[in-house]
Parts: sequence; structure tokens; C-alpha cells
Amino acid sequence: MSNRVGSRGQKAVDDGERSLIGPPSGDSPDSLLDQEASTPIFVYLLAFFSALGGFLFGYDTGVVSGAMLLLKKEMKLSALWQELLVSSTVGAAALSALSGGFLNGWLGRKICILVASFIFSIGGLILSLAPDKVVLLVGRITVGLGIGIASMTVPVYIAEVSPPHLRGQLVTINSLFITGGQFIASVVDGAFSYMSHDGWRYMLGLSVVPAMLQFFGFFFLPESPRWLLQKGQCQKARQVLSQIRAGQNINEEYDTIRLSIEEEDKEAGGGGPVILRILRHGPTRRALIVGCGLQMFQQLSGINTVMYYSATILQMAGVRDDKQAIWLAAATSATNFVFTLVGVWLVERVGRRKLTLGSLIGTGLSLALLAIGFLLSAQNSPPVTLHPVDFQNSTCRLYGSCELCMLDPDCGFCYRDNGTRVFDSSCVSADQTSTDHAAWGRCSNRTEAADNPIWAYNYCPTSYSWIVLMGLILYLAFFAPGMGPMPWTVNSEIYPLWARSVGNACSAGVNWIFNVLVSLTFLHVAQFLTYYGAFFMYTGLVVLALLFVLGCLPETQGLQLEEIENLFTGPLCSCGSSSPNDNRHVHYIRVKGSNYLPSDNEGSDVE
Ligand SMILES: O[C@H]1[C@H](O)[C@@H](O)[C@H](O)[C@@H](O)[C@H]1O
Repeated sequence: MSNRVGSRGQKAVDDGERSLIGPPSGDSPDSLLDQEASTPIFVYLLAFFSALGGFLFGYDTGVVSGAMLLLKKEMKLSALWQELLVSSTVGAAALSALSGGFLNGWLGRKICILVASFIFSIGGLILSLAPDKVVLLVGRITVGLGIGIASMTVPVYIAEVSPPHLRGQLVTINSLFITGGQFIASVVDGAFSYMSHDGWRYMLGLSVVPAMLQFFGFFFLPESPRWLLQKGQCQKARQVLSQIRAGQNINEEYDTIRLSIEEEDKEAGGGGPVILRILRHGPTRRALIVGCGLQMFQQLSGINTVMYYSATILQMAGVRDDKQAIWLAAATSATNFVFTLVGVWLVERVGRRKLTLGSLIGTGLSLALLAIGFLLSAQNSPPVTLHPVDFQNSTCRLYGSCELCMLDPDCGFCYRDNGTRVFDSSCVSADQTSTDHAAWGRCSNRTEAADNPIWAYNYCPTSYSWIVLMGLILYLAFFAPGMGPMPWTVNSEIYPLWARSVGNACSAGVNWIFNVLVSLTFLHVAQFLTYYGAFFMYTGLVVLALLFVLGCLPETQGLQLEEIENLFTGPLCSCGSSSPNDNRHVHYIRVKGSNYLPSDNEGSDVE
């Protein structure tokens, strides 16, 4: 497509006029209008193949809960081994996300995505063929290494190839694929849960399919033009840019990127490792604090405990059948997925800042509702009425109510009910090898019969479960459009090119580290503070997150990546006050400068 503007001179005059009178709100330069009018299908294709990395992230972190139900029986896994198989992946992801920054800057985005999908494929193969638990552990660690690299590279790649008006939406698609992966994983878990022998091989191994698809797809896809320019491969960068903009006028975009790289070289000059340069340079230091803070608060809002705890919440609500619980857990991840779709729709309409703030307010209120539900359940917890002689002399016999009994990980509540009332209840030790049964007595019976008493491990029967259930659904409905995707989206945008890989590596690393911390400590926190205490604590953390976002998160919607650094030039907690329109102004002047004399260094009049 040829340049819509006949002569550069005329274009410059137009732009000059605009910069004098200031841009009409929401207006964009001509080239951006060009892009908005027709976004080439190729950009969507790039986003799709990259977001398969997000899908694998979601699938591999989600599938393990269902696989574990079968694995623990088939391989006779102890609690320690179960915990190892779950958290080794997240731990490996934290390490590889942190080191991915270096790889990303050195090898480029494309190679890193290829490496991640290759690792995913190998990991999937190891898992599906594993003869024993040690090989399983190797497979889970391998998959974790892939997740870490993908989680920090994919959002960066998508952000760098997207036109500004679609960037938020396309990067948020990656988060949609994460929750989509978690949803598909729960459906696969449900489908193969009927296959008690080797069903887990299919659950864990199926990830090879999207991994291979991504691997072969990416062979034909281009490197990020921004990375190419940074590495001095100007000709190739120009080629890729015009390929992904389908022949639209790319001069402005190309010059803006080139100028900003030159400026960055001056600004962020000085040697030393990139992380030290980031910390020394005010705007990047503030961006890093915002990026890492967002990722930390995403995990501290308790998403993974809510997801993990959903099965227990459902059990409290009276769903006792394992298979039914698995399918209902799929409904939970479907809710997470569907509401992420709402986020994709909203991100370019309301902007990142409002979306995150709205999401946090709703998330906080839902957590408070969850806590209130747990509080009412605890206050009305059924008493222990039977005290059978306990030959093991465990602490379980000392508890007077279900609440106290279930907070002790060694004990469970054994009871009967007639639909309205709990009776004949006792607190006894759980079986060491499988908490599905009591160690002895009425609830140790493994054969299922209608008149068997009910064994409640980790939960208590309550008539307030509907409050908890409502809290759970509202939580996901509010978390998924904002706090789920925005930390990933915002991080892909806020760092200048030289700091982007390392900035994203650090923030993704923080996300994974807090993911491990929160999920590993949840049961201990609950034991210490009770469940309602734990959820009130998460509510408090969400209030802190709200203050942080209110003070420090600027709006990045509609800006070119090269303009975003300007948002962080002021003091840290005044970021929220810079509006996108202030910065659009900077953008126009920059465009004017590069239009007059593209080869000149007139970019110096930019700021
Ligand atoms: O953005 C994602 C998403 O919200 C997932 O549901 C959650 O499991 C991840 O930890 C998070 O990073």
C-alpha cells in the first residue's frame, strides 16, 4: 500500500498544525489511522502462535491436579512427592523466567519462543512415558523451564509486533490462552479421570500437540522488528515491519523506534549488567517497581489458592463425588476463562488502569464475602458428639468441633447427616497414605456404600456454603478481566527496549516466586489464622494492591512503546496522574521531527 499522504512536506504541515492545537482526544496520527482501518491478519496469526506459549503455561500448571488424583494411587505417592511434583514446575519456571531475560536479549524473541516450545515438547514426552516418579519429576521440571521462558517472552513479542491501538488486546489474548489452557486441562482431567490406569499419561502428554504446533509454526514467523533494530539489523527490521503492517506506511514507526534506540543508548549509557543500569536510571527503576509490584500483588490476591481451593469449596457445598467435583472444578476454570474474555474486550475500551482498579475493588469485596462465608461456617461449625476410644492417642480426640478438627492436617471429621442436621460425629486421624479415608474406625472403610458415614477432610459440612460459592464465582468474575491479565500486559509495555527483556524476566520471576510462596504457605496460613482469617488477610493484601495501583500505575493505552518511558519520569507515586493525552502530544512532536528530516537527529527536540 502506498503512503496516503502525497508529499512529506504537506504531511509535516498537517502534523505541525495538530501539535499546535493539540490532538483531539482519542485521535491518532494518519499512519495509526491507517493501521486502525486495516490490521493485517498476519498480526493476529503471530499473536495466535505466540499465545500458544500462554496456553501451554495454563495447561501444564492446570493439568497436574487431576493427574495427581490418578498418580497418587498408581505410584503410591506420599504427600511430599505430590507436593514436589506440583511445585517443582513452578519453582523451575521462576528460575528460567529470571534467566530468560538474558537469553531474550541475546538470542531474540523468536529463538526463545522456539526454545520454549521445544522444551515443552520434550517435557510432555518425558511425562507421558515416565516409568517412575523420579522421571516424572524430571519431566515436571523440564516443563517448568519451558513455562518460565514462555511466560516472559510471549507478552514481549506480541507487544513488539502489535500496532499500538491493538497492543493491549493482543497481549491480553495471551492471558486468555493461559486461562483457556487451564480450562482445557480441567476438561482433559475430567475425561481421562475415568481411565484409572495410565489416564495420567494422556493428561500430561497431550501438551505435546500445541507445543509442536507452536514449534513448527514459529519457524516461519519473523523476529521482532524492535529486537532486530536494536541489534543493528536495520534492513531486516524494515522488511519485517512492512510484512507485519502489510505494506502500510511504516516510515513513522520505523523512525520512532530507531530514534528511541539512539536516545536510549545516550540516556541509559554506561556499562555494567542491564539490571544495574535499570536500577540506576530513574524511569526504568520506577517501571520495574510498578511491574514487579503488579506481579507480586497478582499472586498475593490469592488467585491460585482460590483455584486450588475450589474443589474443597465445592465439597463444602455438598459435592462429595470425586468425578462430580472434577467436572465442577472445570466449571470454575471455565468462569476464569470466560471472564478473561471480558478483559480482552475491555482493555482497549477502558484502559489498563481503570480495568485493574475496578478488578481489584471487586476482587477485594469478593474475598471479604468468601471470608464472611467461612466465618459463619466456623461459628456454626457442627460439634463433635462421639468420642470413640483412640488407641493411637492422636491429638484429634481433643477437638470439640469440626472447625478445629479440620484445621489439623492429621485429622478429619467423620459424620452422618439427615439432610438438615449433622449427627454421630467424631474427629479421627486421617490415613497417612491417603487422606481420602480415616486411619481407623467407621470412616476407614474404602468400599463405598450409601449408609457409610461421610468422611470430611479439609472441610466441614455447613449451611453457609452458598455464600462461599457466591464469593468464589464473584472473585473469578472480577479477578479474571483485570488482575489476571493486566500485570502481564502492562509489563510487556512499560520498559524501554534496552531494558525490556530483563525487566520482564524480573517481573515474571517475581510472579512465579510469589506463586510458589502463596500456594505452599496457604495450608499453614489457614491452620494458623483459620480459613476466614486467611481470606481476610488476602482482602487486606488486595487493599494494599489497590493503593499501589491507584498511586503508581500510569495509563499506557494507545501509546507507542517508545513513548511509554515518559510516563515514568515523575516521582513514583504520581504516575497515575499522567494521562495518555499528555503523552500523545510528545508523540506528535516526535513524528513531526522524524518526518521533516528522517535521517537527521532531530529527535533531540522530542522531549
Ligand atoms: O494471569 C494468570 C492467570 O490469572 C491464571 O489463572 C493464574 O493461575 C496465573 O497464576 C496468573 O499468572
